[in-house]
Amino acid sequence: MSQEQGWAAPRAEGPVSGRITVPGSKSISNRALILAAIADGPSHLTGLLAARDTTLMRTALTSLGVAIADTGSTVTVTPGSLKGPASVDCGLAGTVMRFVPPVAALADGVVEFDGDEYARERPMGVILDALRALGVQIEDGGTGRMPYSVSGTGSVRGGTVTLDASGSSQFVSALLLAGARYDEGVDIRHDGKPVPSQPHLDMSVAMLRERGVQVDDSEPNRWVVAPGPIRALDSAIEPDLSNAAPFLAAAVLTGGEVTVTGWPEHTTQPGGQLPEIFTRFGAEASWTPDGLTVRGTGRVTGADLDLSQVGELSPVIAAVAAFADGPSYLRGIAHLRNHETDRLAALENEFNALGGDVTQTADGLEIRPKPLQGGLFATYHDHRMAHAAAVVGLLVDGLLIENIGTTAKTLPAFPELWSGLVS
Ligand SMILES: O=C(O)C1=C[C@@H](OP(=O)(O)O)[C@@H](O)[C@H](O)C1
Ligand SMILES: C=C(OP(=O)(O)O)C(=O)O
Repeated sequence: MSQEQGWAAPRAEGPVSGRITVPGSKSISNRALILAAIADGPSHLTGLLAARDTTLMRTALTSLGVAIADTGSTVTVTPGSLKGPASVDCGLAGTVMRFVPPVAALADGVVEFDGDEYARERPMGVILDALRALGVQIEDGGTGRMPYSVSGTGSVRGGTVTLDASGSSQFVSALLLAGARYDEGVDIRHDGKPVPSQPHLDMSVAMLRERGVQVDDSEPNRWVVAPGPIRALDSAIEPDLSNAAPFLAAAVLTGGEVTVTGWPEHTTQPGGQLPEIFTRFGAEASWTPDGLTVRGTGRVTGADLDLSQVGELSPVIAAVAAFADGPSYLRGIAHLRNHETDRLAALENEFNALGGDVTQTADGLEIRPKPLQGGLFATYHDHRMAHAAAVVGLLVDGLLIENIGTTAKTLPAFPELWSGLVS
């Protein structure tokens, strides 16, 4: 098959071993940009991710009146008075479509939001209704989806709001990040099934506290942000540990040894749980001053895992599970149906098209390993589907990845980094 039909995933000829440096975390980068944009002075950010999601965030904030400048590897964000009219392209970035509207509400003027075709499928109603309850005027044609517009008056009343964030932690993070700048702050109460992705909530709270914002999250399902300034802060962005997952998975599956440099000692990133997760599949993990090393032991065991807190790791974990010596059960991830694509359906389809045996359950996946054959692995504009496909390609002849370019969402260098490690 030709390149247009797919990117030929490199096959591992033996144990995959090496050292890899992954760029900055998408989630920390986009939070740092938002917080710097509404801070009380300029912030200097180093290690900021340069990828589609962060470019979209930078463009969105710039269009609202924030100055963002690159000097070498430092990005300086200088807040300005936020103004519409503006139009924001969210692409397929959850962090842009959910985190920017609460900031746009602080602008004076109308801000319109749209994005990729599939972005219109991603739920927005919860955050739009929450903003309405806090005093913001929003038009969405009654759809609870994109496109929508936020008509700001230069300030937001804020106060108490009850929402159901079981579909995405981003609904809570969005209000947390801007809430200090609302007149009454914000008191967010969750009412519904459990909120997923606690590490991402912890990340939002920690980054606010680092900037002097008072956040009380001592009561379950409630977050209270006191009104006040957000202090400007110079900070270094951690490497993206979720994007490290496929590289570490290569060691797990091939009996190799991969080191990810600069692995933070403490982190709120969900990827911080990868050492424990890969250990559950039979691998070994160790920390050195250089970073985290994962070593495959030659044996990959099936695992029963609740991934509700670390949902974004699921596609790569599913790919590892597909080569285990027994079935795996990935639970607690119904909300992945609202990610870049319906990830449960996408993983079921693509593994089964290669001869696999994967079944969706109400809240996850059952994966019964079977020999897989080559073919075209569709990626549904989902960077993590492409990562999963690359992991499969290590052990399957003739695996072609459709639209490898979709990895540019968070890691544009993925094809080169992957080829460099595997070949
Ligand atoms: O706040 C964030 O940066 C994110 C939160 C999570 O969203 P969900 O809670 O919707 O899974 C995660 O999956 C996404 O990749 C990034
Ligand atoms: C769910 C993800 O992204 P987003 O920030 O677009 O929600 C992800 O990166 O796995």
